[in-house]
Amino acid sequence: MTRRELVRKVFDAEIVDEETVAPQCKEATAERSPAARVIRSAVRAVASHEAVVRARSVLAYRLRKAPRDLGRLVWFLVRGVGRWSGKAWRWASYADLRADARAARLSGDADARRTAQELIRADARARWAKLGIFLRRTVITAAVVIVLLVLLALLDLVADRAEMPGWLRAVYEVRDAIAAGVGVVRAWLPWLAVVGVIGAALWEGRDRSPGAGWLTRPDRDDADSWVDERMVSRALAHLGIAPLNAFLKNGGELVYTVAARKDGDGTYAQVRLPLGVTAAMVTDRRKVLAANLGRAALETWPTTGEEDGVLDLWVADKGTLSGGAGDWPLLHDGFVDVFDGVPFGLSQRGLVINAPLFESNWLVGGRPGQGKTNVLRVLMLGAALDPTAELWAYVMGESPDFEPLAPRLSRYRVGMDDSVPADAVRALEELLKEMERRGTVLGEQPGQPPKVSRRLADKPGLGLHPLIMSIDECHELFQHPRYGKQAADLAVRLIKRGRKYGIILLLATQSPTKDSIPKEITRNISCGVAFAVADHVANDGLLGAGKYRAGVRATELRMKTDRGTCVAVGVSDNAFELIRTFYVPFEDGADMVTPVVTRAMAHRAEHRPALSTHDIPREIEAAPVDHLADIDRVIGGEPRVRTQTVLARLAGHNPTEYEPWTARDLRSVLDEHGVPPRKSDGAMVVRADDVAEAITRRTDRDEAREPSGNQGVSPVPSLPPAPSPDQGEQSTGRRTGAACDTPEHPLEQGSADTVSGSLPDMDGGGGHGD
Ligand SMILES: Nc1ncnc2c1ncn2[C@@H]1O[C@H](COP(=O)(O)OP(=O)(O)OP(=O)(O)O)[C@@H](O)[C@H]1O
Repeated sequence: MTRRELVRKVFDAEIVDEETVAPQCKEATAERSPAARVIRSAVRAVASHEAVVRARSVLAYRLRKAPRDLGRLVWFLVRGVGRWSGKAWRWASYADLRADARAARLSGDADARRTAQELIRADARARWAKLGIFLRRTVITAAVVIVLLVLLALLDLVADRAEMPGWLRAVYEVRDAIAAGVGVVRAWLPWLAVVGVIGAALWEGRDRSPGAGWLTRPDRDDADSWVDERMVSRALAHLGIAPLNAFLKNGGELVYTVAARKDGDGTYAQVRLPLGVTAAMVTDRRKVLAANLGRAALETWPTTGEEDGVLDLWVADKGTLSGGAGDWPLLHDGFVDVFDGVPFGLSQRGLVINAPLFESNWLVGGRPGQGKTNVLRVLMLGAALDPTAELWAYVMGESPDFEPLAPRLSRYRVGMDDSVPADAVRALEELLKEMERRGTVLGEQPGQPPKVSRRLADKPGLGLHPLIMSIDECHELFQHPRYGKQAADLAVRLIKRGRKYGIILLLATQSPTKDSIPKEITRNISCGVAFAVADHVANDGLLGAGKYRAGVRATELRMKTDRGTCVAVGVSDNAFELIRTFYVPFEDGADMVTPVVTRAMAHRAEHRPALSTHDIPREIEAAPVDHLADIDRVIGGEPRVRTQTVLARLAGHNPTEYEPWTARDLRSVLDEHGVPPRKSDGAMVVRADDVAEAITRRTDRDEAREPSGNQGVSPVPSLPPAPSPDQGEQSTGRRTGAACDTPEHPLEQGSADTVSGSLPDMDGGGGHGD
């Protein structure tokens, strides 16, 4: 063992006695006397007053700029005198008219030339005539004034002022005051004249580009990084846009329909562009504009305004966009009304964006790992805090992202096998039927309201509560060889018509191309969210056609660096928002989602008494498995398929339901529907025609049973209560155990004892809780 040597610390100090300390203490006490304290706090209060702070920073700013301002003033003076000289010369030499005459001569237009020469002569005559009139009026006015003054002087000599009438005395007083004023001013007159001339020359020579620098109010520390109209004009003048350059070169001034003003964490201005220039020309040169303004491209957002000739420009304060959005406002407390929206991020202006959910469908996209799933989860998590919302989640891949939400999800499927898209399609079908039912219910309400409202959503037994279905990695569904087309058709119909009925689709994808997401979806979606995307195709696929051209570009977002930041349209009244999304972690052992879900569940349970007075709207039950339809689906149009193959395909399609099936089970279902046993090449087969006929027979039979005039779909309570495939045990395509184990979860029920007309039981004691 090594021996360590102890080294003692040495302190450098001095020994003090009472005599040394006493005077210091006294000073300190004097300083801390009440009067001193009052004065000091008053000074501090004044110094911290907003107006004083602003005045101080303005003063500091002006002092910093003083040398440059002085140089500018001298230049204005010289330029003013130059402009006067030019004007005087043009006036004296009829330069404008002569130029017209010269142009007419060059173009061989004799008439125009004669007219211009006559105008010069007429103008010359008019000038002399005007001069004569002016001189005559001056002489007459001077003569009248002199006569009046002489008369007043004479009268003053002969009469006593005290005996004069009041009005005459007032006239004398005015005369004396004017005389005294002239006496005083006469001494200053030369100086005043000089100052006046200099002021006028400065004014004449001023910079005519809008937004004079000294009118800006530098009340921020980063005064040098400000953007004002002058900077914007200068930046625009150096974009290399020929018509704009010509306009500015000829002395044109840009019109600022909205002067540069602070807007959130940046500056906003709106410019009406001159003839021949469109906002798209500017947005195409965004990078140069950003460089001209001393900003990163991501911080510079030129977009087309209400018209093509109007440029909306928002420029971020330097570096403000690099900070995150901070904590989700509902992380620790608070609840949501889906009709008011869910907070999901901070806009470029630093405002919380409340994502509209009601009457909206969402398409979220971007490159991998940029924050799409997080957005979907935050939206679902927010909706979970509305006790009336019913939530369904489908994840087309193996991912635990929605796992903590499971207790609050009424339907939850996750996985990569075919059963997940199959269930998603079934869910979409059911939503479509539900949409029709809701349409019928709305039509029966007094006044036939056009859409679901909060009041209607809360109304007893109507079943018009918000119903939100999210599909993560939805391209996997829409590109699925078997279910893709059907899923796309159903989703399009829902997106087009479901909004009014409180049915909301949230879609997220890595791959927003025209092959992966049906065009009709991208066209009809109301809220588009784009994280970093590779090109303008993906950009416009998510945000809408023409957005890239208009300058709304998620292509500017950088992978990784701008993770969590997205460009969104339709989420506010603005043309677009650059949003730093809130992040609710669920990774690497950190789980802040579960506490929110627990709170949501407790809130739902807590509100049961209050809600029960309104009769909580019933959630949709999962439809029963339709064996015949499933057999038809797995046959997939082939003329005949071997029985063993049908069984294997059924097991792949819905393992929960069909994995235990044997050939006998299949035979009994086929027998039940009158499908005869067939043999082909020595093997038992199922013929597509036989199954199709059986389905037709069944449909005819069902229709014959229904009373005539039956409109639409049966209301929810009469839906068959048998369990759906996603209600049982899970194999490959799984619904998490959490969802199944939760007593409140409706999926756990779903047996025939789920009585139609009974209320959802929030305690999980039976009925339709969630
Ligand atoms: N708003 C955010 N703020 C900070 N970090 C975030 C934010 N959103 C996402 N992230 C980070 O990015 C990672 C990926 O997020 P997420 O899984 O939501 O991305 P994704 O786009 O859905 O990815 P994939 O395409 O692979 O599914 C998260 O694990 C998290 O670390």
